[in-house]
Amino acid sequence: MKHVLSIAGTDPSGGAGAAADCKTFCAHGCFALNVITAVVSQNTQGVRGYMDVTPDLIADQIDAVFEDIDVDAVKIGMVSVPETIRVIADKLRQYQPRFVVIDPVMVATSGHRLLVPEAEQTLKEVLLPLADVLTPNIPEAEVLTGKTIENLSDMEDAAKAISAMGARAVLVKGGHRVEDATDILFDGQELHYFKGKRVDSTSTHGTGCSLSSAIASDLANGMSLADAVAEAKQYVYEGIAHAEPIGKGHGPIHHFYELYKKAGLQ
Ligand SMILES: Nc1ncnc2c1ncn2[C@@H]1O[C@H](COP(=O)(O)OP(=O)(O)O)[C@@H](O)[C@H]1O
Ligand SMILES: Cc1ncc(COP(=O)(O)O)c(N)n1
Repeated sequence: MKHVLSIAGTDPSGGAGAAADCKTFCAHGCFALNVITAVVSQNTQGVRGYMDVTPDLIADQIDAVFEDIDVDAVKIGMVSVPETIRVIADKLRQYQPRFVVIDPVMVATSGHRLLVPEAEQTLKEVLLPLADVLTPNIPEAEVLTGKTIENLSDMEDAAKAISAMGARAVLVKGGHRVEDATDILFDGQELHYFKGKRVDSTSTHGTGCSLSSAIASDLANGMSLADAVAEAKQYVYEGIAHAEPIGKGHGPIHHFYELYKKAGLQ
């Protein structure tokens, strides 16, 4: 069994952040490890506040994992402040995990900032070049490139521009489009299109966290990048389509749909 590590913030309502990451790793047959960067009070209705874990304690959590367990892939989510970003980058350089998937979380679906504006430049300069795959949504790709994204051609340009900043591959996600939910991958050489029907649903809390965690799991399990993205997208699609209505706002996706189906529970 492969061991996949999430470095992310929390969600006590179980839909996003570390909870989504660990459920996704388990649903992909991987052992879930997690380091917490920030404790967040949030639910399906929004983020109320958060406290950053100190850089020393983040470093110590990462050491505790890597000194004890072989890590096959790492997924990074909420990193909130420059100090958090720097300590994670130092530890990635020290331990050199085989696959690093970075979801550059900036603003939650509810509109709350999870990355302070002063950290945007640090994320770009310090963390982005360590990504094997970076998975910005459209607003995040706009911040990274400084350009507005209105159509598929703008998404293609953004994927190439962000790749030129140092990420080995870039997946610009189309969940925020008004039409279909097409995602575009630039692997440094070629563009790949992942066409997806948009599900008309409010169960989209944690879709980005789950997608990047599914990619990390699939890479750890030996899939090629393009196959990993295709599987991860299908996983999120099924998760939205089969979600139970939990909470009063944007509910979580269903993580174990395939397992439930096999067990005859759904
Ligand atoms: N309503 C939807 N129907 C189908 N796929 C969706 C929907 N919303 C998001 N997705 C997919 O979920 C993944 C996460 O995308 P997105 O919502 O853009 O990211 P984030 O959660 O970071 O804002 C992408 O693969 C996207 O295409
Ligand atoms: C700790 C944490 N990390 C990430 C997200 C973004 O998730 P989403 O954009 O899908 O709401 C979140 N709400 N909380």
